[in-house]
Amino acid sequence: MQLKIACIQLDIIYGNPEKNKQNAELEISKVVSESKPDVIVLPELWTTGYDLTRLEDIADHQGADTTQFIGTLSKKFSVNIVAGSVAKKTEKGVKNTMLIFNRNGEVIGEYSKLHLFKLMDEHHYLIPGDAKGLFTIEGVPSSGVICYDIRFPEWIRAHTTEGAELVFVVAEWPLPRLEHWRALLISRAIENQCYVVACNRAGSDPANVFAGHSMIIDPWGEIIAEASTEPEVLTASIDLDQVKKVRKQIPIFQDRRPSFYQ
Ligand SMILES: NC(=O)CCC(=O)C(=O)O
Repeated sequence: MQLKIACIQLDIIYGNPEKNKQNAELEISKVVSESKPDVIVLPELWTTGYDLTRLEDIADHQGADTTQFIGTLSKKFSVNIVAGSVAKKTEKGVKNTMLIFNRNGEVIGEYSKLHLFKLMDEHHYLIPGDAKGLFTIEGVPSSGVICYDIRFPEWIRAHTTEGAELVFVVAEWPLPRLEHWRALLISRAIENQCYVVACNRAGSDPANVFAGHSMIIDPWGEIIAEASTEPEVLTASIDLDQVKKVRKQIPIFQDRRPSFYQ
């Protein structure tokens, strides 16, 4: 089974959800008409950026605005959208939350970032999620994780041992750690024998320059496509049969000895 993926590596405008939504809509409609992807992916916190001190004003109450906005676009263009993440205001606090939509505009998955990144002050303004990000997209068992989460191999493994064959990573990963980004993503793909589709942002904010370099990596660890540091749309077709082939050739999921790992 083949899926055509498009990662929209946006330059996010700091603290301006309306402008970011306009830009996202423009890019989504362009990539749909030019490439007809099956799945579109957006970056982390794509509506607000890391304008954390203003979340009280700009976070999305219960994710309602994003659900309405992306739900309408995914239905209009009949495309699945892994809608990066947004600052979702809940009764307990604001979460960094990924929402996933199918071609009918329905929410088919939700995941809130489990590991908050202290170096970018997330722990002062956000509360962590408490559940896995498993969902099925076009019949493919998949998962979603957010940026810093990729430094925790056991977290990705917790998803692949439950069947995920396609792991979506959405990020605002800064340029000084570009080589960590690349090495961690390739490692997660090799060790889990899964596709990794990683959508980072481009551009900068008052505190960081971001790395871009969105990547699509196959279950053997080969990079199928990699973006530059500039805003761009990265597209590639992936063949999900490869997951079974690699898992058959080197059967790590059968050979694991989890009783020794604690
Ligand atoms: N937004 C993030 O979680 C950034 C994570 C990061 O930069 C890292 O080095 O880890």
